[in-house]
Amino acid sequence: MGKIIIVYASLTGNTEEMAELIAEGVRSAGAVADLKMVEDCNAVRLLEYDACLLGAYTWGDGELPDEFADFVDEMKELNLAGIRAAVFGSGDTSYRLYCAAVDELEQRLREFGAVIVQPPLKVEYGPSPEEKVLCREYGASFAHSLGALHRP
Ligand SMILES: Cc1cc2nc3c(=O)[nH]c(=O)nc-3n(C[C@H](O)[C@H](O)[C@H](O)COP(=O)(O)O)c2cc1C
Repeated sequence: MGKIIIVYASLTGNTEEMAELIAEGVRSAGAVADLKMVEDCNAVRLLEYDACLLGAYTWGDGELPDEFADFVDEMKELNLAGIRAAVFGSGDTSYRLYCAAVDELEQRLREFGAVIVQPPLKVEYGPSPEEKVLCREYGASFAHSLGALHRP
């Protein structure tokens, strides 16, 4: 079913919690999930995997966290054509642009040639018990969608 890299930015732990739950879901579906904080990961690592999940909290006025700037610049230089991807993250609905960083990541991935295989997963603050289930299901369905692609 493949090897999936999950790269995320998280300041206060909410997106990190989502990333860990999504990784659990990926593993429950029988795939490999490697979790990396974006500040510790060069985008060239994406090329070692069958698919990627990128996650970010939203900062400023609907902005991508600064920690993602170098990673996005590095992604520009890569050939991501056809790589399977999806995005997730935490935000706060009291801000004008709820989870805008998640949408920006998805847009960037599309620009760089990735194929988005499922809609973004957005959570306000940390995941509630119901949202924890959704996070695990998100990882599992992502892994299953890759498996389906490889079936004859
Ligand atoms: C200065 C500041 C600006 C923020 N701007 C936004 C925003 O524009 N949109 C949004 O949805 N959330 C915004 N947030 C909320 C964070 O994204 C939210 O608290 C999130 O849960 C943090 O995730 P983390 O625990 O992974 O760091 C902002 C938070 C701070 C402190």
